[in-house]
Amino acid sequence: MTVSSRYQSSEYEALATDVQVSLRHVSKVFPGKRGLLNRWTGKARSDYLALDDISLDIQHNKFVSIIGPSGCGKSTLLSIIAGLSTATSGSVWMDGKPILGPGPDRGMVFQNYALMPWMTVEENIRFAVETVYPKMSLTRQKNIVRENIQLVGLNGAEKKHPHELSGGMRQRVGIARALSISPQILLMDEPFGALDALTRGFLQDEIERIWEQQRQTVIMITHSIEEALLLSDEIVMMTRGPAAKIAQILEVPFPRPRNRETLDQYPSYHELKAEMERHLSRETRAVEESRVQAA
Ligand SMILES: Nc1ncnc2c1ncn2[C@@H]1O[C@H](COP(=O)(O)OP(=O)(O)OP(=O)(O)O)[C@@H](O)[C@H]1O
Repeated sequence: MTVSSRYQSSEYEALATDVQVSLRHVSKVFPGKRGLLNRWTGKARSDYLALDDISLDIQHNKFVSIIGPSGCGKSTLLSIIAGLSTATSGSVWMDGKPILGPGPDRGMVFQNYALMPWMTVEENIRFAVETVYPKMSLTRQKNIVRENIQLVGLNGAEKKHPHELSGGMRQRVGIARALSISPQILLMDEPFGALDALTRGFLQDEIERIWEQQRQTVIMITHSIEEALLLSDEIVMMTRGPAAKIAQILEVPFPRPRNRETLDQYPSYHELKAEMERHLSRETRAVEESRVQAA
């Protein structure tokens, strides 16, 4: 297969079938610091246009990765979809309804796990279930917690606290917690970024296995080309900031279930990898050059 730049922004409307999440002309400006005090302390800054006119459609049951140079606005984009941040202009939709804030239809997995340190594994997960489904019977809540602990392979660790767990196990709790509220979409912000290479590989395989079982929509930010190619159906490549845009969306055609050992036997694997490497190194080089010029 040839590497496709499937959608350029103006074509989205025409191709939007079975769309679950839809961004239309989304821009995000972080207001600068003005005022006398900021000028005095040398902290004055002008407004920063992080995202510029982003339109994107994400279809049901797709695994979509977002990749781009450091600081381009990936987390900002994800937090707008999560409803944790608002777009300065444009609109964000889920199943035809505008996203106006966070909701249980979207489960979030953070790089730093964001677990309650004083709660055990099962308490952390149950807390999420109780909060989202306060009227659910205790038995049902416990069953959901048990099922999700089983799903992520944490049996035996139920009574442990986060400080007693490895990074990989903590992230399993983060994933189980996000899945326990039965979200329609899983949003993951560099979920494996803090893990060593081996643990990262194990957890990628786990995510692939879980995704095969559940096939729900996932939007994941990653810095890893290999990770994106292993897990994704589509890879959204962003340009550098300020005013970051979507440069290109790559389709990843490999059959599932996927196996990291055999993935590079597909000729298109190397084409896609090279395309992503070229994009990232071009954008990163431009960021570095502009830093040097500004210094
Ligand atoms: N609350 C904020 N106020 C001002 N600027 C912000 C704020 N949050 C993010 N930014 C800026 O917006 C830009 C995009 O940030 P963001 O964290 O979304 O990028 P990213 O692509 O996720 O970065 P990384 O790859 O390093 O995780 C950065 O220049 C960042 O400094």
